[in-house]
Amino acid sequence: MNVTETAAAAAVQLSETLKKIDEAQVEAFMDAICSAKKVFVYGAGRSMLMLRCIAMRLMHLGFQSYVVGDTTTPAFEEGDLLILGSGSGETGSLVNIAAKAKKLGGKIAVMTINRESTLGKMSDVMVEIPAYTDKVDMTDREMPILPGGSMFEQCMLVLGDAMVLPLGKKAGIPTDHYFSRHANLE
Ligand SMILES: O=C([C@H](O)CO)[C@H](O)[C@H](O)COP(=O)(O)O
Repeated sequence: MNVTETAAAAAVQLSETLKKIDEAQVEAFMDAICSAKKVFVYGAGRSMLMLRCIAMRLMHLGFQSYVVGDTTTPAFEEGDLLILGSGSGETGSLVNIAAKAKKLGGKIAVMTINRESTLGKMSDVMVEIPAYTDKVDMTDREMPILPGGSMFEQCMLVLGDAMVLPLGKKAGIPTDHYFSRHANLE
C-alpha cells in the first residue's frame, strides 16, 4: 500500500474501532464532565496532545477546563474532574496524579484500551477504546495499520470531538456561543 492507501485503510480501522465503543460509557463520561466544577486533563506523550485538543473544545463550550502542569492551571479541588487518557492505563505519572486527585476529593474519568489496568480500576467513569497499543500484550487484537499507540490516540481525538455538540446540548449552551471563546490573539 502507498501512503494515501494506508491513510484510507487506517481511517476505516479507526471507524470500526469507534463503532465498538459502548455508548453508555460515553454518556456517563459526558455526565461527569457536566457535573464537575472544573475539568482537568492529563496524559503523556501523544495521548496528552489529544487531551489538549479536547480541553480546548471544553473551554470553547464554556467549561472551566485546564491542562495539568500548565503554568496558569489552578488547584484541583473537591468536585473537580480529572480526565486521563492512556492507552496502556499504566503510565506511572498518570497513576500518581490520579491518586492525588482522588485524595483531594475529585473524580477520575479515564479513556483507555485496558479496562483492567491500574487507571481503569481507579476510575469513576471509563470509556474503553478497543484499539491497539504496543505497550500491552494484545495478541488477541487486530494489528493496527498505524504504528505505536496512534490508533488509540486518534480514537480519543475523534471521540472527544464527537462529544462537543452533545455536551453543549446537555449543558444548555447556546450553539452560537460554541466557538466565540476561541483565542482571538492569534
Ligand atoms: O506517546 C505515546 C505513543 O504511544 C507513542 O506511540 C503515548 O501516548 C505515551 O507514551 C503515553 O502512553 P499511554 O499512557 O499508554 O497512552
